[in-house]
Amino acid sequence: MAKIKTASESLTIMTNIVLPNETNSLRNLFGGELLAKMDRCASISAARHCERRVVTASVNHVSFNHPIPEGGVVVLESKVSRAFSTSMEVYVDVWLDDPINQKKIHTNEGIYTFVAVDEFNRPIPIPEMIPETEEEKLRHAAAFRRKELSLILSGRMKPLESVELKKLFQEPQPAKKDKK
Ligand SMILES: CCCCCCCCCCCCCCCC(=O)SCCNC(=O)CCNC(=O)[C@H](O)C(C)(C)COP(=O)(O)OP(=O)(O)OC[C@H]1O[C@@H](n2cnc3c(N)ncnc32)[C@H](O)[C@@H]1OP(=O)(O)O
Repeated sequence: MAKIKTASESLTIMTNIVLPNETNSLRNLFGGELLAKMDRCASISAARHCERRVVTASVNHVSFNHPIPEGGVVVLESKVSRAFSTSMEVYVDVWLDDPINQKKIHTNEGIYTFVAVDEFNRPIPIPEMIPETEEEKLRHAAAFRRKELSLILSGRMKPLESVELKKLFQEPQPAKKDKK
């Protein structure tokens, strides 16, 4: 297995049309249906990265910025944004594609954590991930903070044990004066 992979090697794109049985009473795509689609897309990215079985460990963030109407063409794009030891963060971007007017609206994004597991569901090491584009580098840089926040929210880490996250809340230290 390659020890280092790029983000683009995990790129997964899923295109669907929204059917009536997936909509809410406003005839827009039901949020839970979208979450399931995002989880499927992200899990394939995670499995592509580590070439192993993966499980969803947490859904760290999901935003619903724009409704997706019945009959709409929904495009999901996911990539691993950072690989840790056995876990990895996967970013999912969702677009409403209007092929007739050639418009694409960014409707949602979601950030998931997956863990690679062996046949006994024990976490196993995964390859490193190298970001290449500017967006991949930004997402990679912020992923450690998000991991810490997710671990704190799930009760797996005490806030004072965090490294990167704690820095955000620390008062800037006054500049030291030169001694005469
Ligand atoms: C071959 C290629 C083909 C490609 C094409 C095929 C595609 C084929 C795709 C099929 C894809 C199926 C995808 C199913 C997706 C579900 O639906 S899975 C179902 C829902 N999820 C579950 O049931 C998981 C249940 N939970 C568990 O099994 C265990 O809690 C876990 C997640 C394995 C963790 O186990 P644990 O013993 O607590 O492990 P622990 O060592 O404490 O933590 C392991 C890592 O997870 C991290 N972690 C744990 N919890 C969290 C959290 N809440 N937040 C952040 N990180 C966390 C830890 O920090 C640690 O990270 P590292 O520092 O090692 O990187």
